[in-house]
Amino acid sequence: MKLITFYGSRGLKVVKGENQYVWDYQGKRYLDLHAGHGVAFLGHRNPKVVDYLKRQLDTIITLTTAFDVEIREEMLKEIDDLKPEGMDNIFLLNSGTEAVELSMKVARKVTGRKKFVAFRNSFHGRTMGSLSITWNKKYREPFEPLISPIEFIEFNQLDELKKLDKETAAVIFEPVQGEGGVIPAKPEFVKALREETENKGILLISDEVQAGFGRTGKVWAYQHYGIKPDILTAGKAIGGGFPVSAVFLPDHIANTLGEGDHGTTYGGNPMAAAAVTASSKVLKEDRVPEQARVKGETFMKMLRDALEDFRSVREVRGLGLMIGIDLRLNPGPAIKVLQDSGVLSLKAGLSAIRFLSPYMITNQDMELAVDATRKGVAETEGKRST
Ligand SMILES: Cc1ncc(COP(=O)(O)O)c(C=O)c1O
Repeated sequence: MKLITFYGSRGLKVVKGENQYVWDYQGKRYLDLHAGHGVAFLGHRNPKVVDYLKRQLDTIITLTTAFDVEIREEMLKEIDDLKPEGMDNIFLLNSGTEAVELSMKVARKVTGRKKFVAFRNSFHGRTMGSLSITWNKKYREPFEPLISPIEFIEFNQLDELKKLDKETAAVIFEPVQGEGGVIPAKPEFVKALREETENKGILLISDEVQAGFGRTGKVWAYQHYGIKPDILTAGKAIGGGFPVSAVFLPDHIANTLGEGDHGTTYGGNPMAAAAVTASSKVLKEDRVPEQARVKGETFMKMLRDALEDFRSVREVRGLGLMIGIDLRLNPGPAIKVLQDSGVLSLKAGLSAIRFLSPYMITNQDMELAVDATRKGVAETEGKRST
């Protein structure tokens, strides 16, 4: 039997993960800044997440949301302190793309409009709806026709916002574009986007599947911008490694939805609720967003200082612990050198190395990553590291 993965093999057999590290079968340790596409932001096997999951295994594993169960009540209490402002309703799903799909359905139902606007370099998932609003043609074209109408506009360009019209149900944006190259939104752009959408009765969806849950230095990435979106999608980090995603909605939107508008067999299952409960506790108890902010600043400065003399390095950018090193070269070979040097990372866009570090990264880890990056970039440039 062969496993279909759709991802190129990294040639590494991993036998164990703990906190910010994984080990291969020969016992070699790797600093994991790939973190399962950013899922392991709270570390691999965070003890609180493991404890909650183990206890839940001994209680009940599966139960749809038509029935009540204590762990879901505990989850609602825990996440209440973390909810996006004004969003008192949460719907749980199993993956980021499912959360995006639901946000699109909600936008159509609430506004009665059909059109979606997304941005150049956006990534929102790979099922038919989320794929329709994902920028990269390579992902989209083999599967067309997708849903319509969709319009892509330039990210971070104020002029583009004139294109928003009253046919549009929602604009979906990533406060920090992840997959597309680790590109943070500019504050003046987000403010204008919020104003323009509000004026035209368009919903604003903040897709925080990658940026959300503390990674950028705030619980939610939109909070850097002094605005409030209408809908927020979350995933990856919120389950501490367990597959779970969420859509947050304010009352005035949630109240327009009724029985049968959506559904999911697994969404909100007791294990997922246990994972979100534990992850929320960790986020608060360890002041994770604050750690991500401080460590992200340190890490980014170290990278900028260490890489300033490389002509192939265009920019080191990011927010908190969501960091991209944009190169004038294909980053693939550098990512391989990093891996051989004991640091796992991933690509973003066509030209960036992306670090999605677990929040417990130490200064020593950062030094290791910086040295490995210098080596990777130097070898990719075809010269020796100095
Ligand atoms: C911003 C954003 N939205 C949606 C998704 C899709 O999430 P998933 O792969 O869990 O379906 C991703 C995944 O990388 C993402 O980064």
